[in-house]
Amino acid sequence: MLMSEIQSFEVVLAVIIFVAIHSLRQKKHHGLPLWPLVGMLPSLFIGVQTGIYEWVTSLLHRQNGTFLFKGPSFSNLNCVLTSDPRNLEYLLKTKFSNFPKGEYFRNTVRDLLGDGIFSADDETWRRQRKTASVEFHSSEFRNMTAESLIELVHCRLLPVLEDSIEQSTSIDLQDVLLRLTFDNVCMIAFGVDPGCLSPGLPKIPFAQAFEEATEVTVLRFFIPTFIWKAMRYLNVGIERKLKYSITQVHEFANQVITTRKKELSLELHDKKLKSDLLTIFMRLKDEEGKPFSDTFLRDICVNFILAGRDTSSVALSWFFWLLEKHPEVEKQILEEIQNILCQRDTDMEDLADIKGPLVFKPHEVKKMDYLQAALSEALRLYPSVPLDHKEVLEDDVFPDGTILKKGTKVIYAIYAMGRTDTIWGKDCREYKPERWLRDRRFMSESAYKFTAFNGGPRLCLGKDFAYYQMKFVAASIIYRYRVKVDKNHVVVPKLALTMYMKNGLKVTLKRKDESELHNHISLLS
Ligand code: HEM
Repeated sequence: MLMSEIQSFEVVLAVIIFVAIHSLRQKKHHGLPLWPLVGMLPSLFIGVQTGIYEWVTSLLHRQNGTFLFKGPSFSNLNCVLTSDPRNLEYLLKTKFSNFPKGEYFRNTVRDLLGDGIFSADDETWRRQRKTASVEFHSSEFRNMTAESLIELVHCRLLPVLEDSIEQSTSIDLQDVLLRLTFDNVCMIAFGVDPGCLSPGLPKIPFAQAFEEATEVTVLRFFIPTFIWKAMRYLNVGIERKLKYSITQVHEFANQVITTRKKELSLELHDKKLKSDLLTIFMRLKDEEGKPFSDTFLRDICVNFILAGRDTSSVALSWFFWLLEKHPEVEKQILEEIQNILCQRDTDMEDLADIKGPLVFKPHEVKKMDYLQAALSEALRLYPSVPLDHKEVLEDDVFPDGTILKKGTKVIYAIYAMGRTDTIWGKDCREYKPERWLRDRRFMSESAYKFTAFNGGPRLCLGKDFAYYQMKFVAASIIYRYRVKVDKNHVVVPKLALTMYMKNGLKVTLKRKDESELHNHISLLS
């Protein structure tokens, strides 16, 4: 009896050792050990523990830029990962129609995003893109965004920062910036200011519900579909929470839509024209000549808020963190600002500005090439969307020879691309704004090399606005304050679809010596 137990134990042990050796040897062929049932999941767990973005980067470097990840068959994790610019161009532009967002993505996010631009494909996407694109390039939009930014920065951001100085307290700059861009994008989408960035940094139910709804929606991607669908059906666990927060988001949006309809009917007499997205879409008709449904209008606004809510603030947070480590870059930015200010005309308008608070004008913000380079360099190393995805519609082959089966998920690793020496050179991990400048003018890069704003027909619609917003905010802060990251504050990325700093960015601000700045200006003039 004992003998047979020992023999069975030996057989089991031998099988385990054989399977382990076999799985580990798969690393040679597949890049990672491939275990029965769970595939490469154990390696992914280790990757998540040690820092997922760096793990993906080193994996892609070892595999020459493209990698086939095999998860357990019951999971949603099987995918092709790539950071090869040739594949990116093929995926985002050349064969754009064969790489949609796809049904899997849409089904997962539908409860929150409906048929909005962020999740839609084909005609539904094209129609929204076309209309929104006209709006984003109109002068009314530019004026509206410039005015909303002046209001947000000068009446809300700077007082909050001043408050922290008065009270000698440190402040979570990421939180403050997230509040600013949330208010700003709500003004653009809805024409409504939720007031997240106000003294005391209040909790705003709509903003909280929005954040909760997006966080739980993202969790669905990590849970087998049949499980979250069952939870949704039974209204339990995170799905219950999600349902509640989505209801709050939708109620807020519906209320805004109802109010705006009333306002618009009055406006017909007033002849006052609003230029937020909701109003623009309300004035338009669908292909049958009917006004858009309230649900469609709601989806449009919710999607724009999602797209433009925290990408710029997260980019700014990484930028300020990098800036503290590179005082020479801050010095160059200040010099650029001061040079631009020296060119101010001494007409009445500018003279008034000299007496009042200094507000940068749109044409001045446009001239800030070095600042744009410094922001782009931060986005190259810390892209706000570190990984993005597509689905393969029909069997295809990437330019690097990778075979793609219909239905395969493709993940493009934007973070890894910024740290690849074959794309950016041996110094790819260094923060060097100068790589974006030719003759001191900002030069943009190919979207398939610098993919922080996506590329091809789905290039970020808010790119120009985002640069304007980031430059205006950054210049307004840098001109006035020294931003010092608190000692012992740990800065690491959070595992999420957007690259937040996990612990925020705790900083202490110090006012810059005004006389020193003015002396510099008079020396330059
Ligand atoms: C630094 C700031 C920003 C970055 C890095 C960024 C990046 C991106 C990326 C990577 C995408 C593609 C997402 C995908 O398809 O999966 C995207 C799409 C989009 N972005 Fe931005 N974005 C920024 C700011 C903004 C802002 C401020 C707005 C609006 C006010 C905006 C509006 C949009 C829209 C509407 C889309 C969807 C375009 C489409 O699918 O046709 N973005 N953005």
